[in-house]
Amino acid sequence: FCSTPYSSCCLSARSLVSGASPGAMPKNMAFIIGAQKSGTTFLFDELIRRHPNIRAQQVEVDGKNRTIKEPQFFSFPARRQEQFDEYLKHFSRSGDPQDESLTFLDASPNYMYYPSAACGVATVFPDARIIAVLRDPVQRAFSQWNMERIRRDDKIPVVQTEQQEGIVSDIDRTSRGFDDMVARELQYIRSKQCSFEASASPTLESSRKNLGFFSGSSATPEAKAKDSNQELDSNVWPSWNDCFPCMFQCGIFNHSSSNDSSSQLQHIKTRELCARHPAAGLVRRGLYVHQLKWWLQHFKPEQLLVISHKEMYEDPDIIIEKVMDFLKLDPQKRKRNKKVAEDSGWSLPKPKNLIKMYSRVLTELYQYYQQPNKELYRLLATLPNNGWKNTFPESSQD
Ligand SMILES: Nc1ncnc2c1ncn2[C@@H]1O[C@H](COP(=O)(O)OS(=O)(=O)O)[C@@H](OP(=O)(O)O)[C@H]1O
Repeated sequence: FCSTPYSSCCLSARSLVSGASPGAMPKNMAFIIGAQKSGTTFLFDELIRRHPNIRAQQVEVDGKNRTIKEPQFFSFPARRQEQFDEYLKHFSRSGDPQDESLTFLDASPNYMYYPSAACGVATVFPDARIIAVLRDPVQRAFSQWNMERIRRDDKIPVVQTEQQEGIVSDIDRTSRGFDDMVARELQYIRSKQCSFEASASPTLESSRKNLGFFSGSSATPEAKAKDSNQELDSNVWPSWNDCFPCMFQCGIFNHSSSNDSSSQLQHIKTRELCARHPAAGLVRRGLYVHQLKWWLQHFKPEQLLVISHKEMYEDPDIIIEKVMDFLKLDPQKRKRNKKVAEDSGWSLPKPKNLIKMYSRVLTELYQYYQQPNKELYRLLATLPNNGWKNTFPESSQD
């Protein structure tokens, strides 16, 4: 897997496993990989609260133990051994990693979006169970933008690590309008033939050439024939990793101790890419089908559970039970009929006039996502653990 020029990046996790002390590697790992702003905090909180065998990282802050939802270790492939040892150590503070009855949970919603995370997790924890919560991508984008707007308005600094890693570009920090950010991002991904739109109708070959990262790859004759028939088969699209390797390239070579000139060259190329890269990904984070296909290149379908944000919102008990079944958590120990904790999850206020103000771009986004959503439903229908039969709304009125 990971047969791209960036495979060294994907596989950089391999040595971590041999470097780690065998007793420190958890027997059971589970990941909530996203999507960001889809209720991942709520799901994490409830799982921890409702089952004693779900364990998360614990760190000591001011003499008190704090549970960490988002370790983010696999968000960046600058994976040095001491960082990995620390990642494991924080899990072992909550339980014996060798205890087979325990499942250790990392709920970092960026993972679904960053191609390198799939590679890293698969390399280090090939038997992991993966959970994705999916929300109407338009509402998701708006929620993300709203969060970033409030952070800026409140002058809450952008998460420090993101700044250090160069993930947050100047564009993100200076541009405040939802419409402006969406327009910039659409322009960027269209210029890369990575908007995954029918109108772009790329052949795999032309997409890859356009991306500028590849040599020698070409579409199969079958794929080309399909493409010329305008048939929307996602085989003609580049993979998520082909399109957005920059997502995990930004900043990583800053940590590299390597002196070899090829990695320094890559570093320079990467920095150029990142400078032009509107990184918040309001639009891209909603292209779930392409992200999940990438994850499914690394994990067997039975290792993935996809759940609906809407169903989780409407009937949390059923969904949490479904997740606990998937994680094979002892039914005897489940705390059933427990009321959802009032402080579970979190929400930020969205003034109504903003939704009205951005109604045009919201409509545009609903149209934009129609095709990828259809592809998503087709993909979900093939999954053994598709916990979900709904469809997303197709307009703000739905
Ligand atoms: N029970 C339940 N079910 C479904 N959704 C819920 C639930 N509780 C909270 N929320 C909504 O989830 C949004 C925050 O998502 P995340 O926790 O994934 O955010 S984050 O990625 O960790 O920042 C956030 O969405 P917005 O309010 O639109 O911003 C929360 O309202």
